[in-house]
Amino acid sequence: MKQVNFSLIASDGMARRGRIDTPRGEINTPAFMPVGTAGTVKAMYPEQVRETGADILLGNTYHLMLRPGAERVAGLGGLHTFMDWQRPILTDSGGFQVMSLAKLRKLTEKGVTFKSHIDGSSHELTPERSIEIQTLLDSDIIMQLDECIALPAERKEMERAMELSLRWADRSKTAFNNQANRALFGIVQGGDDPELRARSAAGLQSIGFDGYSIGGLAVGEPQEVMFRVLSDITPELPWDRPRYLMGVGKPDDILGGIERGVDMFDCVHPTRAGRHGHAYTRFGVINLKNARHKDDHRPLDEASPNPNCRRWSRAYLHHLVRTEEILGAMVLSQINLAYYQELTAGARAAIEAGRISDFAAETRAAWAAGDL
Ligand SMILES: Nc1cc(N)c2c(=O)[nH][nH]c(=O)c2c1
Repeated sequence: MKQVNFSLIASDGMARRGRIDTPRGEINTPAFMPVGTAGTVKAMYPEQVRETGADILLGNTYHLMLRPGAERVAGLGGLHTFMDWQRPILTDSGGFQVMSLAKLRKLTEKGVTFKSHIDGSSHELTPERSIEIQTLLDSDIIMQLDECIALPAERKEMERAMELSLRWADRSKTAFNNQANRALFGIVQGGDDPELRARSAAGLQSIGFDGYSIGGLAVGEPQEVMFRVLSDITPELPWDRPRYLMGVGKPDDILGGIERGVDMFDCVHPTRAGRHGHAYTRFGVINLKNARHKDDHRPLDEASPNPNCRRWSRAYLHHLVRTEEILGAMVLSQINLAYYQELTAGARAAIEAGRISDFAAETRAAWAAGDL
């Protein structure tokens, strides 16, 4: 009996409010997943991540397979025990980061061989090995191995990568062996070509997956291209399965994705931006490196539900950023993740109330009018 199940609670146009029940707890959707790259969401205790409202976090297979190694994590009780995060974890397949981080990559029908960017050691990732690694990590939602290409690209290249990804999807499903306690998602590819995307979606559904990721986006294309691809592809995906937009994004990307039928998101942006002095608020993003803040006694947002937005002056946050104090990275990572959770929680409530269009308009108006 499958122990990971998606329930649709409400919809408003293409926007959906759902819940994924897993053996390690529920995931309320639309959901934003903080990225815990190598078994940690940078600068955050796991309990702080949970307190922001996150139901699930992401682990990167590429980083964890290189260091400390999948078999070592399994021997230490799996990733949840290793990092002391007892709620759901989603892992990627590792393929995307092989192509973006590893050295001397060689891609064949079998899979991809590469040299570690850490110590130059040789490794191979195949659909079968990726499923094995993610199972060793004891991940709750795992991904097929796929090939993601950057945009813009020639149509024949997009078609080649999409068709390879479909063959790898089939091998991933076989290797997954219908494990009941975790979910396997297929990944839709096809670049910005509607016909290729439709063929990918249909091919994945003929294989059958617990959820459908939308890959090949957030790879350099303009936002309007991403939104067009989403508008084209979500109607082609099963209504009763989660849709996960990989690697996205900034708040306006996420709001646009929700309006176009996406249920799950992940991105390093909120934590990375926090470490670089950018704070996300209800009024948009504020660059606290800017000298204009050095005498500003106002808090970041005195009406925020997040105490960290009310506790310190902008001058103090500016000081932490300019002096590169560790507390700056900690506080701004928490502020940004909390804002992303505030945004998705607000979207969930708006969809349930049948007012996602009003919510989106109000949110964008606040971003535009922000006194930063
Ligand atoms: N932006 C993206 C981020 C990602 N982690 C992935 C991925 O893991 N697989 N495939 C993808 O297409 C992809 C795109």
